[in-house]
Amino acid sequence: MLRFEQVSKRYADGTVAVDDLNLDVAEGELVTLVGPSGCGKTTTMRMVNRLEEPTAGRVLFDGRDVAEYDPVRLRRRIGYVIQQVGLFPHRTVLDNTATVPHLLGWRRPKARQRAAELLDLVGLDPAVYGDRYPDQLSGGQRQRVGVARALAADPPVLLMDEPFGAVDPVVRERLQNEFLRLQAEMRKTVLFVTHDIEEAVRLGDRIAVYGQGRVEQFDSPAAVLGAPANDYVASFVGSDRGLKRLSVTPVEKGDLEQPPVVHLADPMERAVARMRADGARWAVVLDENERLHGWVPAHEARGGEDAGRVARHARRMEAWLPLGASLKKAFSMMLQYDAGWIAVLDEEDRFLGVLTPGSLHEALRRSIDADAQDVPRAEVAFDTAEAPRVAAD
Ligand SMILES: Nc1ncnc2c1ncn2[C@@H]1O[C@H](COP(=O)(O)OP(=O)(O)OP(=O)(O)O)[C@@H](O)[C@H]1O
Repeated sequence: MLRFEQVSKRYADGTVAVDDLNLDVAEGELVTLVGPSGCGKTTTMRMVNRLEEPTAGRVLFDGRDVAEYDPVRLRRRIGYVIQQVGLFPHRTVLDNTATVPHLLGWRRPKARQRAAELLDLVGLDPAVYGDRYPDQLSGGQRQRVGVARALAADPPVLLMDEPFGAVDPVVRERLQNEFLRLQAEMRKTVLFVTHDIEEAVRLGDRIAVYGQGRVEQFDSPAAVLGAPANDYVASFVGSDRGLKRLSVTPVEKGDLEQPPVVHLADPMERAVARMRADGARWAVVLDENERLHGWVPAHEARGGEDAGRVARHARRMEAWLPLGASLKKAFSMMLQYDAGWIAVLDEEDRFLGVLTPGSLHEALRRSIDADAQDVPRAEVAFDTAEAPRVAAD
């Protein structure tokens, strides 16, 4: 959808902001450009909507050189969100959002209706916020209006230049999550500039790590964190990249351990026998609908005729994760619930297995090896530790 071919930009004073850039962004892909201040990210972006012209090479939009487009028309097909949102102070939120539909000649009621839908989409109730003026909004709300406005004409491409840079970290994370949710529905082609590697990793399908005017690595977040292309990238992503990687590595079926599974209605005696046979100190307990109920420890009752049913001994375990959740989420849940394991469920809430600190660590290592060997994670052979036993309660 977007392609940079040997693009360079030298400003009049001789500054080379972008140096022989080659980059392609597929339709529906979100690419983050990340790098230190002054490395050429913004210049890269502004060459797409022709706020800057390259001094060499060309930028293609939908297969055509942007230089061939009328700049005004081009910009209507490319949404642009910047940090200093640039809302018109004397226009209401609704009118600000309707700016581009107006420019496109839509009738006023239609433009305002579209604006109201978009405000809703970005989490601002148009009935509450539509008639306010920008200075009556919080920073986070202004950023939302900026995103709504950029989406108003439903452009296929969005350029976002540090759109969440000016808000505090909590609001920022919320805006990021909302944007990810929106993007999952809209599948726009997005170029997203940030100087924050965490943000780049969370949002990007791929990340372009900029050095001075050049892209040092262009790859998936997991690959950038797991196998930095050179020392520059390694130092930019930081020594805690293993930890950062947790947030981009999903839980897969092959990561899960299979403790014994018993049901609430089972006789406890039989359940204890199962656990003994497996050498396990506890079992997962499911209810009559095969839904997760919790767990039962083996030491609780030695079994025997008078032990009754599992239901009498079972304990609730509320925490669970869907398959595909990040390892980071699994880890933080283990800490939050002070739990030695977390159940993982499929889309229909069926129990699939558990993740323990041991299997989580193993999954992380396997995903790093998988990238290094360029094979799926499930195919990575492990040479050191055996699969750890399910942790004790
Ligand atoms: N109009 C201009 N004239 C001359 N030099 C410029 C101009 N605009 C940008 N530059 C220089 O080009 C280089 C790249 O700037 P650019 O704004 O693209 O970087 P950036 O990575 O977006 O930085 P930041 O994260 O600080 O916004 C910088 O050295 C900057 O000073």
